[in-house]
Amino acid sequence: MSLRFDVDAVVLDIEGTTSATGFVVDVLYPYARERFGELLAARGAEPEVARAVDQVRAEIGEPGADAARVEKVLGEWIDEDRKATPLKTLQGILWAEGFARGELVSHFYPDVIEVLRRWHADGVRLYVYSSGSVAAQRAWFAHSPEGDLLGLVSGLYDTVNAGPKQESGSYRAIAADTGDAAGRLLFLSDRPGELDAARAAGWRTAGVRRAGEPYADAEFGDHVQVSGFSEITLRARNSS
Ligand SMILES: CSCCC(=O)C(=O)COP(=O)(O)O
Ligand SMILES: [Mg+2]
Repeated sequence: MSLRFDVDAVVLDIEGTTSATGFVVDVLYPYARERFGELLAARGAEPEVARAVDQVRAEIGEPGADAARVEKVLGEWIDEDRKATPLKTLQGILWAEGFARGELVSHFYPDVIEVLRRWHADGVRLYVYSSGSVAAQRAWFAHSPEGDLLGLVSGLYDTVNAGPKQESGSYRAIAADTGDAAGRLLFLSDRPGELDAARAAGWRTAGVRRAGEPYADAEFGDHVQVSGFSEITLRARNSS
């Protein structure tokens, strides 16, 4: 299957789309889980940590939850792969530090980096929209197996600066920020619910169904579908 889109920018989901869910679950999640206790105990007064802990307490309806209880809840959310904003904030703090120390290197499917470089060279702007925090996304692209890819990326969006991924308002907010007309933006994701929300905001969409990913057998309705990025050709307005 080969698909061509006339768009000015592409917005990328990470987990299941550019990168393997298995890597996130098997490498990143344990890395954070093992460090939550120390983060909460030693750095609980840091504003970003304190705010996230308060958000966990609010979400579970336990304003007095102590650090041990919060750590337990974070572990349960990891087990569910729940995309809760405070979990993602706290994971992002730990991962960014792990990437900076050289303890983590991100994962991209073999087709992805080459295609991202081609789209960028062809004048298509690249953005990221992930449940992973902006701090985590920045570290992820800065510490890839092929080095720092941040130069390819024009902007990063998460559930804090854009909103929930299954709500169309988030995609409207991103379009307002990039300055693109909705119909000139393409969203690539592994989750049909996210594609539905992007389409409701007027975006172009393509479902990425990679073998072995949790949503590979999901119902994608009439979203066009690919099994990898090499099946997609993008043409920006200013392409030669
Ligand atoms: C570098 S982000 C790490 C992955 C992650 O925590 C996540 O939640 C990704 O979800 P996505 O929205 O990209 O499917
Ligand atoms: Mg995803």
